[in-house]
Amino acid sequence: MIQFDNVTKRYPGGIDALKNLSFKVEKGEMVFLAGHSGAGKSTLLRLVAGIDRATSGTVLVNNQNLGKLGGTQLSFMRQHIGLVFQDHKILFDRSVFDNVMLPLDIIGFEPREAAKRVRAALDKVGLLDREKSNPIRLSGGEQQRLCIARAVVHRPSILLADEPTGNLDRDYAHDIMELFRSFNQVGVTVLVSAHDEMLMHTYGRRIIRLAQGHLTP
Ligand SMILES: Nc1ncnc2c1ncn2[C@@H]1O[C@H](COP(=O)(O)OP(=O)(O)OP(=O)(O)O)[C@@H](O)[C@H]1O
Repeated sequence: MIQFDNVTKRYPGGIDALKNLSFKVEKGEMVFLAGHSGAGKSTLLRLVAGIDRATSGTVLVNNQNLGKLGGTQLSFMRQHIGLVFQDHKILFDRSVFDNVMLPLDIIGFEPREAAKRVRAALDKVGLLDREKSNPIRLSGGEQQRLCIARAVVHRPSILLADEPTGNLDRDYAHDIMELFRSFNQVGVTVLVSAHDEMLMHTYGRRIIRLAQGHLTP
């Protein structure tokens, strides 16, 4: 489902954020990505999402070699991926409902079916009663839930989350992880990065550890 073979990512300026990295995440797995700040977690997730390209090596997602895909094929591939990234990009001039509707608008979804899906996603994350609110009125944790609803509304087969619990207290972080677990339980492949190893251990899932762009035990 996700496979890296000898992947290196070099940023302009000569920093190798990932160095000859190889690993595999099976379809339907939930895996954590751990490592200190600067270890390469965000870079890895950006490569899986097709936002950046590897400098060398092969990135396979859903059996497709991302290095060989053109722009249109890459956009199509992205429709199977849900992203919860650090730079929220919530639109504060639109309601909670409209924010979650956005990905379906872009795909050109039939409006009535789209509205049903938006409400189902909001219900799942516990924000259905806030659909008309402006996101500015949501707490940090609620905004994170909004981002998760927006990431899953198009029912992706892969869900990528970059430190979704970073600014949340332990209890709230658990609630968010439980949400990811519930998506995984219905078959979604989930890759989540986090700093807090104690939190990750609670879930008994595989942990991929990165240090300076390498895998570490
Ligand atoms: N756009 C960029 N241009 C140049 N260097 C970058 C860029 N993005 C990241 N880097 C560098 O690549 C390395 C890995 O960064 P990355 O953001 O992937 O780490 P991270 O593990 O996600 O860190 P954090 O937990 O702080 O988000 C760091 O040394 C970082 O400074």
